[in-house]
Amino acid sequence: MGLLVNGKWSEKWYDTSSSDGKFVRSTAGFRNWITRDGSAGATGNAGFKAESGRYHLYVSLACPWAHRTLLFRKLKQLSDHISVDVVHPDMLNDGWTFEHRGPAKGDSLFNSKFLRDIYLRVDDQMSGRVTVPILWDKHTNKIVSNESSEIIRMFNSAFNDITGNTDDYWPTELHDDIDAVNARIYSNINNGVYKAGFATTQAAYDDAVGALFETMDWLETHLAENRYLLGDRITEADWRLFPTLVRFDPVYVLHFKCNRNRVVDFPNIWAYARELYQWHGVADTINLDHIVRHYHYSHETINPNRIIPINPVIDWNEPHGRG
Ligand SMILES: N[C@@H](CCC(=O)N[C@@H](CS)C(=O)NCC(=O)O)C(=O)O
Repeated sequence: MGLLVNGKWSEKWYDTSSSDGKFVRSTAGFRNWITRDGSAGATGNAGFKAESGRYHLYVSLACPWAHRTLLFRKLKQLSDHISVDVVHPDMLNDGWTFEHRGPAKGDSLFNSKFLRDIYLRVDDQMSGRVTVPILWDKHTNKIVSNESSEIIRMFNSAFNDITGNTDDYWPTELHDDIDAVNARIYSNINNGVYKAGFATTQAAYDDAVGALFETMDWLETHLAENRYLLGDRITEADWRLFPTLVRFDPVYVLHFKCNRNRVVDFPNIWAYARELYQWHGVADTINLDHIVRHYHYSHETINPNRIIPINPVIDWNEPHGRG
């Protein structure tokens, strides 16, 4: 674990000393947008036109944020148009690496050793965290974006003319409602599990785990009446929640001490999660070996002996009975 400081790698764990033991996620630095015609998007520079074969994703199969981008690549039939490389699940002193393990087969573009080498290609004096996902432009050799919430919005529509897939997970009339539910779920669930797991004071943990299960209780009630977060239409908000639900019982319950209940203990959340899992192509985006290995092996402060627990037995293919 570490970060780049003026182009040099510095080994450091997250610093919670200046935030009362609370984990604070830093903001992503590359915020350009791929658009249909190459015009500028909501932030960043113009020049990233949607084209088949031009873009590449660097992901970790363990990472819930990177998982969103793989989900949208599948849902929007982009697999033949956007290539992918997977990093090794162990994130140790050198951060993410291109060592091999199962679907992690190295960096197919540059044969780099470390993920930081990709960032250093665009800025050899870069300072900041070396995170996945990265959306890379093979034409200009630039990073388009390293912010998953924006990458999925590009994937939702920018390539529609190329794929012919016009499914819309970010419909205009639901923008405000989706943003509102995303904000709650991001803070209390997606990032909430990290806030609980990386807390270094009892108070910070109590706050995070309290908000997490309060929101899980709300979700359980909400999903009794609604098939999806926004009613009967599946949207981006559902696909942003799903990666956290996948990791909840195998990792967050034990490793991040999110153990008041498991997902399988909430009948509505569990059936909803299975419905999403059983969606065409979604199971292919999940690799439990990388997920379970990454967290338990990488986070030395939480699990110093790096013992990998057995997996709970979970039948994701059990019929979901919804709709
Ligand atoms: N804002 C980013 C966050 C990505 C992120 O935090 N990724 C984690 C993996 S789950 C990472 O690469 N962490 C390495 C680090 O913080 O040094 C996004 O959503 O795309």
